[in-house]
Amino acid sequence: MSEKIAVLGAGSWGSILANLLDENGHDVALWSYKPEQVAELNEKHTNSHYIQNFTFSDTLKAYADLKTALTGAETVLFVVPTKAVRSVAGEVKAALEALNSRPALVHASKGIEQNTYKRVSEILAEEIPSAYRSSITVLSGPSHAEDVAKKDLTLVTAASADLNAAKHVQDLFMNNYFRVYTNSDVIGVEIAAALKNIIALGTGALNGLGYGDNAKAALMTRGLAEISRLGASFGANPQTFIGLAGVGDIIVTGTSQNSRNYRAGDELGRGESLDDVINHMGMVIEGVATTKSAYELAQQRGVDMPITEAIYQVLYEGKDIRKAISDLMQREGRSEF
Ligand SMILES: NC(=O)C1=CN([C@@H]2O[C@H](COP(=O)(O)OP(=O)(O)OC[C@H]3O[C@@H](n4cnc5c(N)ncnc54)[C@H](OP(=O)(O)O)[C@@H]3O)[C@@H](O)[C@H]2O)C=CC1
Ligand SMILES: O=C(CO)COP(=O)(O)O
Repeated sequence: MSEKIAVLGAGSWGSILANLLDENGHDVALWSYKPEQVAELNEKHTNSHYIQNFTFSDTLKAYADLKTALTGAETVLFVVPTKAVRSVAGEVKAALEALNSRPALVHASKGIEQNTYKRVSEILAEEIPSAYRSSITVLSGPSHAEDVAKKDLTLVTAASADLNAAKHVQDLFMNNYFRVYTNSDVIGVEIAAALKNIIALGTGALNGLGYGDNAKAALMTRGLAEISRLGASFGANPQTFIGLAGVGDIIVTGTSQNSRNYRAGDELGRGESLDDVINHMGMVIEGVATTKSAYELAQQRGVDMPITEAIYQVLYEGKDIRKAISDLMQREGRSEF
């Protein structure tokens, strides 16, 4: 079944997901707030700053006007950085009110809002009341845009409190290289998705410092353990953390040069300053803001998250990375579980 879908955010992930949906036969409107990027997408079928050496489908249409992109949309997919979700959602609500439409919402962003500690689905629910939308679903899992662009095999999960909505998202996205599971644990999927970026900063830093595979495997495993503890404090399903959104995404983000978070960590490990790394990445490094949110959440909730705390101290308090690693290694010995 083909439908009209608006994709909001034309960075690497938004533009590649829009292209996938177009190739799946849907009528896709890709919205960017930058008119020059819209012109490049429509005229050259490229998005060169965000995804290199890729030609987009010539039936994919980009728009700089949000209301035009939303007109007739049955599904609206948000793929802007977490820090932009609230403001974009506010504009979407106003447009949907004017259009008198009530689409299903999906998001693929991975973060926790600074200061409010809200997950992305919570921000959407707050900003777009149920009069202007039906369900909310999160699409998440190990999925670098660069691999999806090559039609490499990719498996993700669609989580919603409404199983029919999750199944609908599964139907929209599934094809012979992109396989979608359903999940009812929105809390677990969103927490796992956001916090794996902290761990990728850490494994990247280990790489930059010259540490090997044992160290990275240890950080990913113990990192997932503390993410699961925070998830449990919110009532997440423990199984989610051994699924695609949990261990799956930790593996892909924590080991790949395609990951902006891993690359940022790598550069920090090689001695670059955080400001320089952010300035030259030119794309969102979600883990930097999420480290602060997760650290503060752990403090508030009394959840032991030593790795997150160490990365917070490095990013926000100027602690030397080698000292942070040494302090973690010298914590009192304990039982694994
Ligand atoms: N890249 C990937 O492989 C994956 C990314 N994700 C997640 O998807 C989300 C988006 O990531 P990604 O596409 O990679 O990020 P990018 O940095 O590549 O793109 C984000 C896009 O959103 C734009 N943007 C920023 N602020 C606003 C705003 N206020 N209003 C409208 N547009 C805005 C950016 O513009 P500008 O550059 O000018 O700021 C850019 O075009 C993140 O949460 C990320 O974690 C999830 C899975 C895979
Ligand atoms: O979430 C991702 C892959 O699943 C993308 O990670 P980065 O944002 O680190 O590139």
